[in-house]
Parts: sequence; C-alpha cells; structure tokens
Amino acid sequence: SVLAANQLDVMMWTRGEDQANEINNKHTNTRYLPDAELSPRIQATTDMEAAVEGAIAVLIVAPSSAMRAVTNQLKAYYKPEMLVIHATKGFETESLKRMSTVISEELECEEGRVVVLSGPSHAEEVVKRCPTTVVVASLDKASAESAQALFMNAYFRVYTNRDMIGVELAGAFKNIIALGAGMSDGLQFGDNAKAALLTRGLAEITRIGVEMGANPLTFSGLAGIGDLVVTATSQHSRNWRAGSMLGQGQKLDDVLKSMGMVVEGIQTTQAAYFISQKYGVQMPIADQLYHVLFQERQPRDAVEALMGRDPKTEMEVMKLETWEQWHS
Ligand SMILES: NC(=O)C1=CN([C@@H]2O[C@H](COP(=O)(O)OP(=O)(O)OC[C@H]3O[C@@H](n4cnc5c(N)ncnc54)[C@H](OP(=O)(O)O)[C@@H]3O)[C@@H](O)[C@H]2O)C=CC1
Ligand SMILES: O=C(CO)COP(=O)(O)O
Repeated sequence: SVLAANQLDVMMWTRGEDQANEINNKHTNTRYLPDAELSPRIQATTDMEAAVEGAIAVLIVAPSSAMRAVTNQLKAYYKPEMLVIHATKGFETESLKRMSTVISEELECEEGRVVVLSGPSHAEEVVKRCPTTVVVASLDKASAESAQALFMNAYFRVYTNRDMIGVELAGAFKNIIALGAGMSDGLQFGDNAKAALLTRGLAEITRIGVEMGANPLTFSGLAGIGDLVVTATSQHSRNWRAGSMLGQGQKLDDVLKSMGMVVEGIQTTQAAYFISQKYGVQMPIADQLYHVLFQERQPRDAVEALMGRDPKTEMEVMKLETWEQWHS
C-alpha cells in the first residue's frame, strides 16, 4: 500500500487463486486486512514468474518458516539488478540462520546487498496511512538508500542503518519479549511486571545481539525498543495476544488455531533457546518462555523462576567490546 501510494505498480504473489481474484477485482484482502480498501495499483497473481517480471525491486514477507521455500521458487526469475528487500521477523529454526542469509543462499546473491525493512509497523495502521517510522538496513549503503527512496512518503518515514545484523536480530528477538509481556498481562500481573519484562528483555536481546555481531545502539532504535514497545502493547500484536491467551491458561495448540495468522515469537523462542547455548549467553526470559511453550511449564512457575534468580548488578548487560572487536 505504501509503494502504491508512491505511484508504483505493485504485483503481489499469493498462493490462493481466490485471494488473487479478490485483490484484483474487489481491491480488498478480507482475510488479512478486513477493513482496508486497496489501491488499484496493487494487483495479485499466483504465478511467480508474472509476479517478478520486469520488477525493479522484490519485497519478500513470507513467514520465516516459509522463507527458504518461497525464495527457492523465486530463484528462477530473480535478476541480479533487482533490489531485494525483506520484512520478515524470525529465524530459520533448523539452521538458526537469519533471513538475509537464507535469501542470499537461495537466490545466490550477495548477503551484503539484501535490505531488511523493520520497525514498529502494524499493517492495520500503515494501510490507514497513520504516521509510521521504520528502518531499512543493508551492508550496502546504496541498496539501503534505494529502499528508503522507494518507501518514504509523508506518512511513512524511513531511516537507514548499516547494522543489518542488528536490525534483523532486534526485529526477530523482540517477539519473544512481546509474548512474555502478553503472558504477564494474561496473568494480570500489572504494569510493574510488564515494565520489568520489557526492560530486562531489551537487556537480554541486546546482550545476545552484540555477541552475534550487532551494534548495541540498534536495540535502542526503531527495530529494537520501537518495535518492542508496539508489539508488547498494541491491540494488533499477534505475539502479545498469543502470550495473553497462554497467561490465561489456554493451551498453545488452541491459541495457534484461534489466531489464524503467524505468531513468529513462538518459533523464535525455540531458536533463541539454542542460540543462547551456541553463543554461551544467558537469555533467562527466552529460556523460561521456551519451557512454557514447549515443555509444559506453568507461566506462574516461569515468573517465579525469573524472580528467584541469583542477585545481579543491573549493568551485567553486555560485552560492549564484542561489537568493537567485530567491526574493527
Ligand atoms: N503484520 C504486520 O503488521 C507485520 C508483519 N511483519 C512480519 O512479516 C512476516 C509475515 O507476517 P504477516 O504477513 O503479518 O503474516 P500473516 O500470517 O498475516 O500472513 C502470512 C502470509 O504468508 C503466506 N504464507 C504462509 N505460509 C506460507 C508458505 N508456506 N508459503 C508461501 N506463503 C505462505 C500466507 O498465505 P496463505 O493465506 O495462502 O496462507 C499469508 O499471505 C512475519 O515475519 C511478520 O513478523 C513485520 C512487520 C509488521
Ligand atoms: O512486528 C510487528 C509490528 O511491527 C507485528 O507484530 P505481531 O506479529 O506480533 O503482530
């Protein structure tokens, strides 16, 4: 919708013929954005070749679990001159790879030229043209600036960032903390508990992010605290909603069935559990959530375990020198 508002013709690829017909003929997408009227500049097709033919840019927003399969289908029609942007917030669970790595492997393009678009941007508000700010990041400055130019307009403000790893990691990891915040709200633990989760959650995801090569400051930006705040507080957030239902005692399978949309934080919690072991970095909130989601620990027991950890100093947050070493 933002690209169409910028006078660009947009061809969407969708799996469902019915959905493509609805977008083309009625200019609506009732399953995913029930109240929105779409621009006639947005057309849809189930044919991947037709979707990307003549495109100057390809925007990939498949759920992380489908990223490899979707980019594999795209490969036959991808051309090196196309700008590749993705807005997916998650990891490939089996390999623990970031999305830009998966994309570059499948398209056989340089990972450094892939652009990630992230930040606090619930689709329901963007489509209504509510003021929104996001960040585009790439190791290649020109690619990031091209993406910025494509998306930027009066209601959609786009910043660039060179820290592609940090922007990808922050966007993925914040969903875990949003799930936890939802769970705390579902347990009716109040505002102090939620503020604690957001603050210590940010410390935790910054700590692992830095160890994985991110700039710590990225976590204070739109992809970090910006998106963490919106995902942990917005009525639109699927991660918050899923967490809240779990906190109220519902079973994970029932929660997922009732959502009907992707809840990235669930698979990301699983990925984080193994990432924290791989890097030897403690992620106590993600760890407790992993036990609630996958090992039937009760949410109340998880909170008790978090509150009962050994005393610590607040500043035991991150090894700042890691990022400096990585980038020196
Ligand atoms: N919604 C939002 O506001 C934001 C979402 N994101 C991120 O974007 C990504 C996608 O989220 P979102 O669009 O909201 O998710 P939804 O669950 O709303 O939609 C998922 C879309 O992906 C398609 N899909 C699902 N599985 C596959 C598959 N195996 N192969 C091909 N297509 C598939 C679905 O098609 P079908 O209908 O055929 O199943 C549907 O079009 C996530 O990583 C999310 O974190 C980022 C910022 C904001
Ligand atoms: O990342 C998002 C908004 O920026 C979307 O979050 P949810 O997937 O929780 O709805």
